[in-house]
Amino acid sequence: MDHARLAELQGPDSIFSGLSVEDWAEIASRSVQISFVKGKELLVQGDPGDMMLILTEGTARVSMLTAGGREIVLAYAEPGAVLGEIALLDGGERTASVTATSAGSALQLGRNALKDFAASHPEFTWSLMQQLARRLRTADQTIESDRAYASGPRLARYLKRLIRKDSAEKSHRVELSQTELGNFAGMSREHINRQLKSWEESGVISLEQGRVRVLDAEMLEDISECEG
Ligand SMILES: Nc1ncnc2c1ncn2[C@@H]1O[C@@H]2COP(=O)(O)O[C@H]2[C@H]1O
Repeated sequence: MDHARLAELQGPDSIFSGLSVEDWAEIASRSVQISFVKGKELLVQGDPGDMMLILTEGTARVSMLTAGGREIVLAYAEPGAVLGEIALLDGGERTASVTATSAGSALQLGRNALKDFAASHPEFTWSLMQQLARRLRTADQTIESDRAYASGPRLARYLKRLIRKDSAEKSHRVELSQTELGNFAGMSREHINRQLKSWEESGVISLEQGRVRVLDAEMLEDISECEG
């Protein structure tokens, strides 16, 4: 793996941030590299799972199907994401499906390989536990949003979670279409559209092709805090 890609995988929230080039070489030597096309189901909800994936290139969607067949999006994964650690660690079924939203590649690491690597790299084990804690924290926040907040503040909270900073400009962006946002926030596209249009009129956001640009992050924060 080249240095630019390594740097990308080792961003601030990455569980790989403390690893050296040699550590990476060790992970690579213990894993199988896979390539995938857009739309490929990388992990399937309900399947048994004894391996996890480290996304090295491309993006993916983590989602669950309800009993009625509706897709609920839980998260979007970017390079550096670890996927499939839950079934690998607890021996249960995959909790969600992971579908590629672009072509890409991943390292596939089996249970024994992970155990061996974790045993000799305690700082990595610590980072993996931190990632699980972060996911639990986000899941708790989602439960709170869904139970205690009306749809407007709830959408504001989801938007805040999805925001990416645009360093060139002062604004922030969310790279999702209104349909994707609806799947993420559990709201219909029409409902999302009405809400976003009203925020656009008051200058909180602007709507662009396939993305939302947040113009007034403070106002979005205020909206997200309105319980009720
Ligand atoms: N709420 C979530 N946020 C981010 N990733 C998740 C979430 N729920 C499940 N996943 C990932 O999706 C994977 C599906 O397979 P696993 O259950 O083995 O491991 C799961 C996690 O890696």
